[in-house]
Amino acid sequence: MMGGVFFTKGHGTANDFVILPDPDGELELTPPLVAALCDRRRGVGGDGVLRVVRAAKHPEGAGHAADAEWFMDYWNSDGSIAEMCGNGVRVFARYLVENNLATPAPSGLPVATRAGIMFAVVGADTISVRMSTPRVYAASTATVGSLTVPGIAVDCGNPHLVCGLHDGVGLAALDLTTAPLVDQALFRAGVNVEFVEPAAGLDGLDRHVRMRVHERGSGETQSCGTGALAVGAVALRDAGLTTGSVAVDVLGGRLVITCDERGAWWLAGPAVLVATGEVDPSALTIPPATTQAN
Ligand SMILES: N[C@@H](CCC[C@H](N)C(=O)O)C(=O)O
Repeated sequence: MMGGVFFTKGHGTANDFVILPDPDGELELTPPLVAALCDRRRGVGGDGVLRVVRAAKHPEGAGHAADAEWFMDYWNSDGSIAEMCGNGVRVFARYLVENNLATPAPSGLPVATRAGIMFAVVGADTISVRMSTPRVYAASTATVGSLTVPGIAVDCGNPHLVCGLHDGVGLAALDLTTAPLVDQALFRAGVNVEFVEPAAGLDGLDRHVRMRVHERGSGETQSCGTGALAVGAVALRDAGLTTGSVAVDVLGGRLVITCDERGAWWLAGPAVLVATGEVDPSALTIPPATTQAN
């Protein structure tokens, strides 16, 4: 195969990614190529792409190069770019450590993103990421079919709308095959929408909820780390707590959000690499370009 692209496939609670090693930023990544790689029938398949590039070698990472060697260049499966991906950082850190590109430090491995530097503490199974502080900022709604659910907008570096279900409507009843309708004026750059229902209490945790998510640029996914952070922030706030831990059950497993005594926010859960390979770009079905390349 001429000019193959090497990849690793990984996931965090079934939020899955095509990881592209590109330390020197030489890969010509375009929205159509990303969409083709993420195609689940004609490509490798994934909710998004994580390009592993040295911060110094990426225009949006260079400003962080003194503090973080690596930049997570995250793309959604439709070829759009997002500021941040919480599960992505966990899988990215797993990739760096397993490929001897970084050494896990007790204080956390710095990973530069478009939303700033996150710190990943790498364990055998669980990877915990110190996230940016979620900002709860506005009331809004999301409409799914004939159901309109009140929600709270939360900025986690990327935009979220957390909607709590009430009145006997459960998560299972929601059809998320199309995007929920939201206030376009409030969410000019689009939004990730989380629907939440309470779950039975768990020992050692302050709150326990279940969530489904419709992600901007990827559709319904099995999990969303920044979405879980937004949900955890709203759950603690609604409980009148300024610190604590929230278990967030997603379709693909369990994430735990913690706000510690120092006011630091953490996202914890498993991160797994499952395959490596080489893809022939000429064999991919490249869709017509709809967005500009980065
Ligand atoms: N699944 C991710 C979020 C990915 C980005 C999101 N779709 C966006 O466009 O903001 C996560 O784990 O946080």
